[in-house]
Amino acid sequence: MANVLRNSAKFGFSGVLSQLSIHSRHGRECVSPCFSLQQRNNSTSPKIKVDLDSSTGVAVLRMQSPPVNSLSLDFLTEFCINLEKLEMDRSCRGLIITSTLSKVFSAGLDIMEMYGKSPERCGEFWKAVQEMWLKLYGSNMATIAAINGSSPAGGCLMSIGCDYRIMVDNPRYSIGLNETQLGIVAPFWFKDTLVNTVGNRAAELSLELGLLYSAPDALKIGLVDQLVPEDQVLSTAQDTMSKWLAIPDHARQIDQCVYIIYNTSPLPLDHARQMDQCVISVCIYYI
Ligand SMILES: CCCCCCCCCCC/C=C/C(=O)SCCNC(=O)CCNC(=O)[C@H](O)C(C)(C)COP(=O)(O)OP(=O)(O)OC[C@H]1O[C@@H](n2cnc3c(N)ncnc32)[C@H](O)[C@@H]1OP(=O)(O)O
Repeated sequence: MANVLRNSAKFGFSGVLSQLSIHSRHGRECVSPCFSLQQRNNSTSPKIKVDLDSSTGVAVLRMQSPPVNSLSLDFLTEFCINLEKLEMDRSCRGLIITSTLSKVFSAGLDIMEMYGKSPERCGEFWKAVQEMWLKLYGSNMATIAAINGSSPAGGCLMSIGCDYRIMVDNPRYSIGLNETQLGIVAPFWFKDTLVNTVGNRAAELSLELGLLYSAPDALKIGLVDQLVPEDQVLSTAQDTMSKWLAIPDHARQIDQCVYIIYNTSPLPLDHARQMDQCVISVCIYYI
């Protein structure tokens, strides 16, 4: 996938380059004058709510799909559309992702999407999962996950697809790529993203044993960057975001791009898709 990521390298770099030459996100002076006053651009859709504060350039994306914000095809489609809109909005430089549900950030991929569906539907679903990750991990915005509940499997992928993770300091909330415990296997690009977050050995143990970490343990291995009390998760994310946005966007973006290119498996896109297919087929065989 990292020629998924070489591709993302392509869109990343060209994105960065076009930003440098056409419309740097950094500096209020580059923002259209009609956005110079504090302005909220709100959009509400059934599963996701986005509030963009154009005066700070920070959007808060709230996942609001009860009971557990599972990543169904509909959810992922909405998520990607919202991300794309924000990505194209020059007044938006930072994105905070959080949940409106108590106790759950996201339960990961919707299990019902993986059961008894046609091959076409499965293909569409899987493409949407890949798309979500590509859009998030390759985003030009600074991204922070404000993890205010449990975040297993695909929920963890979404979190580690962000630049920074702040989790509520509650030992009952857990996070991790627990796929093997379910008898399925995390695709290699989940692995790459985890390795880039916690390092090789921790990722190896974590993936093979399908470990779910309590919030304090997740901090210990670097799976999250900071723990805060429940009522401070969003304000801390906002404060942290202002530090990220103090860095010129082009410098942060190029740095991130170089990091991703040198730290992900060098496979062509087709090969990556085939590998996903192979993993999925083997999982289906054993389920
Ligand atoms: C395309 C073909 C696929 C082929 C197969 C191979 C695929 C390989 C891919 C590998 C990558 C997979 C990534 C994933 O993300 S798999 C999903 C893994 N998710 C989990 O293991 C989370 C399971 N859920 C929980 O642990 C808990 O629900 C949670 C801690 C999140 C919340 O606990 P809480 O006690 O608050 O809530 P409940 O457990 O009572 O759940 C409430 C209701 O929500 C339903 N639920 C839970 N999780 C999911 C889910 N992932 N998808 C859909 N629905 C979910 C649960 O059943 C309850 O429903 P009911 O109230 O109706 O009983």
